[in-house]
Amino acid sequence: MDAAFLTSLLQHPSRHALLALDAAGRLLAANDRARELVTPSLEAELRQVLAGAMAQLAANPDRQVQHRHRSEGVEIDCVLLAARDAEGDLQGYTVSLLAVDEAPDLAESPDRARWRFALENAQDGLWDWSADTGKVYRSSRCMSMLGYPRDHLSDELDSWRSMVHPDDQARVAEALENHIAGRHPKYQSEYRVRDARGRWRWILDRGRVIAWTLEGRPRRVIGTHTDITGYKQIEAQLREREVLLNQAQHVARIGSWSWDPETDSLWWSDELFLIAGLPAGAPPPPFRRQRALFEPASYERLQDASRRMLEDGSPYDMELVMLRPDGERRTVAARGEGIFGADGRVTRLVGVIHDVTERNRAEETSRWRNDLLNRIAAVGRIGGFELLVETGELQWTDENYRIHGIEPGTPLTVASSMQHYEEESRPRLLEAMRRMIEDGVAEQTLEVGYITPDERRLWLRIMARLELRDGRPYRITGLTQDITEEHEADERIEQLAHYDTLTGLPNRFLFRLRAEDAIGQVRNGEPPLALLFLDLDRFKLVNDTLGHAAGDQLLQEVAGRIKSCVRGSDLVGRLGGDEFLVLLREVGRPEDASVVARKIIAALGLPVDLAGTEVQVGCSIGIALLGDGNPDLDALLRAADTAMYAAKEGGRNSFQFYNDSFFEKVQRRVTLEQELRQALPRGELSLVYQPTVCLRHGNVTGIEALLRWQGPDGSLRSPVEFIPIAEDSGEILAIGRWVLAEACRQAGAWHEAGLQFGRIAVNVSAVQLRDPQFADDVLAICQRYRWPTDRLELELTESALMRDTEVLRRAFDLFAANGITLAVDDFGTGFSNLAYLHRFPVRHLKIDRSFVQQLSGDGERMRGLTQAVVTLGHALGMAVVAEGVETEITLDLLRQQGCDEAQGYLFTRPLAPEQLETWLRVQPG
Ligand SMILES: Nc1nc2c(ncn2[C@@H]2O[C@@H]3COP(=O)(O)O[C@H]4[C@@H](O)[C@H](n5cnc6c(=O)[nH]c(N)nc65)O[C@@H]4COP(=O)(O)O[C@H]3[C@H]2O)c(=O)[nH]1
Repeated sequence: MDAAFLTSLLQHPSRHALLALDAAGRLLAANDRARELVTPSLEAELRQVLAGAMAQLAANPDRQVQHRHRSEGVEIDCVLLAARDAEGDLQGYTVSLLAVDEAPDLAESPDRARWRFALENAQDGLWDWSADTGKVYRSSRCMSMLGYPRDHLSDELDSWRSMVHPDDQARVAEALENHIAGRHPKYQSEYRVRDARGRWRWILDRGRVIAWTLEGRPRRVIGTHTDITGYKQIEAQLREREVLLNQAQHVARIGSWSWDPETDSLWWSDELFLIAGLPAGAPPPPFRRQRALFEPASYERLQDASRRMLEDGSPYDMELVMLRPDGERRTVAARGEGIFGADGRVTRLVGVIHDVTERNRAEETSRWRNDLLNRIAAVGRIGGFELLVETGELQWTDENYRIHGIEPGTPLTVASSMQHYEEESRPRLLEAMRRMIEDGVAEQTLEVGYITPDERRLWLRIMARLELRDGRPYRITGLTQDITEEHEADERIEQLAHYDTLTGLPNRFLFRLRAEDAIGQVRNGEPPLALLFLDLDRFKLVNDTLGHAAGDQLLQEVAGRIKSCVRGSDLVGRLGGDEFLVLLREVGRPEDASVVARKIIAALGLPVDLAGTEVQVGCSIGIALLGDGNPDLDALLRAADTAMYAAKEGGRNSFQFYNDSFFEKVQRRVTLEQELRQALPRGELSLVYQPTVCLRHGNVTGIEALLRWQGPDGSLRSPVEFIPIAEDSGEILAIGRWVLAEACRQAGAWHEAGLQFGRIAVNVSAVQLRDPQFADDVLAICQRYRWPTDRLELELTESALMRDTEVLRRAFDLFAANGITLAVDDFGTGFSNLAYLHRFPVRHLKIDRSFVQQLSGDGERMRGLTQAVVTLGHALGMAVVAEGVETEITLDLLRQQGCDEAQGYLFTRPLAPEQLETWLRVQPG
């Protein structure tokens, strides 16, 4: 301070003695009163006192050190203050001294009265503690704010402490101690005090030591009490709201911030610290240091947006990538906007940062999963749908649209979705829906036919499940699967299992099912049913000569023609090979069945063009009617089959109704066929022999071997009966070989025995002739029994010779070369074509027995016939043999007609070998 001012200040009239000391404690100046009061002895005493006080002030320049000094019966109050310059540096000390007896009059001055009034009426209470008295002064407000009377507490220090909340007492004491120890410049504490009504009220207690002793202890402390209960409640509410806001932000992963451009103060919510990966509680990083919080590109965008927002308050909303200090990346949605003041300027910027990392990841996963599901649905051709029962709202997945051939997204209703389902499927679909909605059936699966808008026919499997809400049908969810291929495969399997692959007709299995079904529906013979059993004639020939492909084509053609002859309600099936079945439903009369049979025969009689070759086949049809004798399908089948055989017997291209006698015949035939197979191995076959005699000389010209079969029951069976069976079954080949061998062996034996009999004749079936091996077999047999081939004659029927095949030609060439001759048996019964007589080595014509036996009597016509045969035979250079000559008359007639040889009972019946031997020996010459 300027010395002039100091001097001036010290000249003021004052009852205080005032001293100014420099920093070293040397006296700089003093007023008059000081010069009066401070005697040299007092000065010496005070120096010691002042030294301690100055040391204290040097360390705590803000303090006021007070001391009451007693000297020579006088009490003096000393007050010391530090003097500091503008920079706060210590310049020195000031000391004021006042003799106690000179203390001012305690009578209240107007100023003091005003202060007291202010104190008593202030909102805050005042307390003042003095170390000198050890008492506390409390203004009346200290008590009234708690609802106590003014004198509720004594002026002891501890009396107040007893009202403080026990939990707060230690904290209060600590705060006071910190101040007194000089650690805190002021004492301040918030604590609870019990009020007159027993409630806790919050008090803000603030104070300061205003005077210190020379020893550095507080001499006087003054403070105030402020009732902050209201603030505390608001603060608690605010804190609670802040906690709630923080929790909400945490749950939502939303942090918020606000910035005041005026003060450059930035605030972050706790969640924003969490999102940024920064420790909460620290001050948020200022804008200029936020670069590290974002990826560079994100930061640039945020900068731009923030700049614009600051300029004109325009808000932003963008997705950014934040970088946490540990390197973790977080995707955030950032939004910010400006708040405007009354003057239109931006007064505050606020914003939120929403951490959407998990949400984005979840969305990504969900997108991926959806995409995967869609792809799986597309691969599996599985569509999904949902129907809200209440509103009828229908939703389809894209794949469901695609399956139905409808553009995805096309608006739908139940009615519009129904229109493309097949007629038959629609009611089933509606019924399934009804069952779910009305009857509460939980699940339904059905397969339905569907025609796409572009006319493709699909099979769809629909699986639906009902969902209830509050016990009522709420929603039907389901899958649609395209099972067309599966269905078609099933149909194909069904087709293969039940239909003949070649003709497409039901096979025997399906025919049986349907026929049994039809038979099952017949009541009291109504409707009458007829079964036609149809067998093609000459089919084997076509197959053998033109090949299987042609045979297949023929069967397909036949199937078509049969179907064209019957009604749609009739049932046509293929039994296998060249056999077909027709079940006629509702045949009015048996004749109706014959009408159909005739129609079929006529249709199949028309030529078929098989790859350029015209072929004509016929058929034999057996008909059986459902009735007493044929109660079921099996009986009906057997009967129709039997009748078919009868038709074949009766001549091709005909039909027969089933009757019992024929059945017996067929039965016998079947039995014979089975027994015949065993005849050779069982040695049941034997040969008898019948000679042929020369009409001119009476000598034996040949012996014909005739087959005999004594069955297992001992009965003798006629070759007329069993030879055709052997031919049909193929057994004739083995039997024929045996006959030839046995005949040759026997002939050789007779020859050895010196018997004269010319040739040995053996009957040969047409079936044997077709065997390419036959000619070689004949030669081999002759060789084996050393029988000269030129003494062997083969008897053949006319029909066997009619064919002209390579096999036949080769055989006859071989026979001609080896001198084996042929006889035409039963000549005259055919007369169709005599050209064969030239081609083959025929030596004898045998006139059929039936003609010969009619010669006697008035058989004029027959005589002409036999004469013609004889003439023809001779013209061709052949000898003519008459069969079945039983009488001399006949013999004479034949002789007259020039017949060369004869055979018959007149000479002898066919004889066993030993009998014939005897017979031969008695013959002349
Ligand atoms: N009423 C009458 N009948 C007479 C008279 N003289 C002979 N017969 C019979 O007439 C048949 C003559 O044989 P076929 O015309 O070759 O007719 C034969 C022949 O076609 C066939 N057959 C017989 N044995 C064989 C054989 O080993 N192989 C083949 N493939 N067929 C044979 O069976 C047919 C019948 O043979 P069989 O029953 O033995 O009947 C024989 C014979 O017993 C007569 O004066 N009056």
